[in-house]
Amino acid sequence: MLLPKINPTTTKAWKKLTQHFEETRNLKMQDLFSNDVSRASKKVIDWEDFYVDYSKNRITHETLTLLFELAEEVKLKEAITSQFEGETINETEDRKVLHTALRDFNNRKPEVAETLQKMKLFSEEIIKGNWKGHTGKSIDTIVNIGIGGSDLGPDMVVESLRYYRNHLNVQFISNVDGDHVMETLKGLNPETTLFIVVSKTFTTQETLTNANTIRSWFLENASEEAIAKHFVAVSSNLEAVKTFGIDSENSFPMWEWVGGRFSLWSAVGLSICCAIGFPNFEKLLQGANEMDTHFQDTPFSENIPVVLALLSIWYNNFYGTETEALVPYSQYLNKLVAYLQQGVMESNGKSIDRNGEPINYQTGTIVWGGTGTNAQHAFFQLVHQGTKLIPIDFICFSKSLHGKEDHQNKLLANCIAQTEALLNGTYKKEVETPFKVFDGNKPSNTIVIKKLTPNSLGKLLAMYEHKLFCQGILWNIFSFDQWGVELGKKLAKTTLTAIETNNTTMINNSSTKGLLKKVNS
Ligand SMILES: O=P(O)(O)OC[C@H]1O[C@H](O)[C@H](O)[C@@H](O)[C@@H]1O
Repeated sequence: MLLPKINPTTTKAWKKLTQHFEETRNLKMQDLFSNDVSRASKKVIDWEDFYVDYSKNRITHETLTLLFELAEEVKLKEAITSQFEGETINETEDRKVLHTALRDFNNRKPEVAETLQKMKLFSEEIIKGNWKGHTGKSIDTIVNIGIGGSDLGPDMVVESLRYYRNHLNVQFISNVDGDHVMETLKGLNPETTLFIVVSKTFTTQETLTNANTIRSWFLENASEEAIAKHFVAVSSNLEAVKTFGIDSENSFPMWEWVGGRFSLWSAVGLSICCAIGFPNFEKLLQGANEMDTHFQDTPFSENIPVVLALLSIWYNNFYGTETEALVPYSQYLNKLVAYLQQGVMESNGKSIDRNGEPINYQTGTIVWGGTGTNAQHAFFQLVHQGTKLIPIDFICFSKSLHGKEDHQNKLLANCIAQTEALLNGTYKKEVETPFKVFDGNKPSNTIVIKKLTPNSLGKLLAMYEHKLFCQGILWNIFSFDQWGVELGKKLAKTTLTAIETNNTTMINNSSTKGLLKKVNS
């Protein structure tokens, strides 16, 4: 079945939610907690090594009931089945959406199994030092050249799982900023460096420009034949890879049914395999697969991604909040926000519904944030005392990796204290000056994970993938295309010609003309 095409605002549940919102908008969470001592235990999902406390939200039992009704009415369950069964749910690109198949150990597609095996062998050769560069030296540095989904996922995972890394130095070049490229190359020895050019389409301007620059830099001291020992590629466009000069031995496929922002589980994760070893990469896939099973098989009331998605809809569409923050209390996760910004905002930043009609309600949330406790010393003032309502996901780990318990206790204390401070504020307390009043009543979810491992990271990432999927279904939008990035790419071509030829006659806009004259002067 293709996806249902139901405008959520026409459902019975939406109408009931609208009325329910009017009736409950002035409730204070502080009172909800004091009136019900067992509130927390009713709003917790305790699953494997995840403990998700969503009790600190502006919801009652009825709110949840109505949100679940909404999910039923828009046929969320059927939509989940359509995705996992490989229906062509990315209708505007006529593609299936099967990143979950990349981590399905029970029904592994032959092409996935074959590619994983190739990744395993390749990464083992590199890690063991058996893969030699053109002067006979082992590889000690990997550089991933890619952008967007071909960069953010691997970069984030390599950073998040730094504790599990081996001796290899792994770098990422994404921006077409030549200064960054040259700064990165500055410290590298071409004899011991391997470049992985990652691009699903293999047409992306930034990636091809960077790859060409780096190839020329490499060829300053090496011959064409040496390329085979220092350049590999990951792409679904293997013809273009060949034209670039990388032969099929050195290329790893990916497929149309894997969206760029969901591709770290594919050969796009080759730099991850090199950095943490294939067995750890498999554990990452395994964790994601466990979350996939949880998502498919668990009733909505206990289903982590579904509950998180519905809460987000409640704030976005009824309270009118525009953003949500993510605050992981682990410095390892400092690239998580940037990664999820692509996932969430590229997927759900849409204003045309699945019937092709303009939308008259809010869709995609703005995702932002940073790691705690740093964030507390940066933007928390606004969250506590500003005029905007910002729901937050707090993410923390019960155990540290290096066993520095004194630090971990402080980290956890800060995380948990913030959730309570946001909830309670100075409600019903004497405060000497209005400047020190905290209203409280600020919503948050707290996700406590036992320990940061490849498995738990896999679960966490899959959790957010499924959350954004549910939101897209509820908003009646197509989450798996990204037409919104095309116009800028097209205009950049004309603008580049104007800069290169120092000729602005083909530019109509007076501001753009002025800017071009300035940069060319
Ligand atoms: O992997 P590539 O084909 O080079 O694409 C890289 C990126 O390009 C565009 O920005 C798309 O919007 C992203 O979704 C994609 O991840």
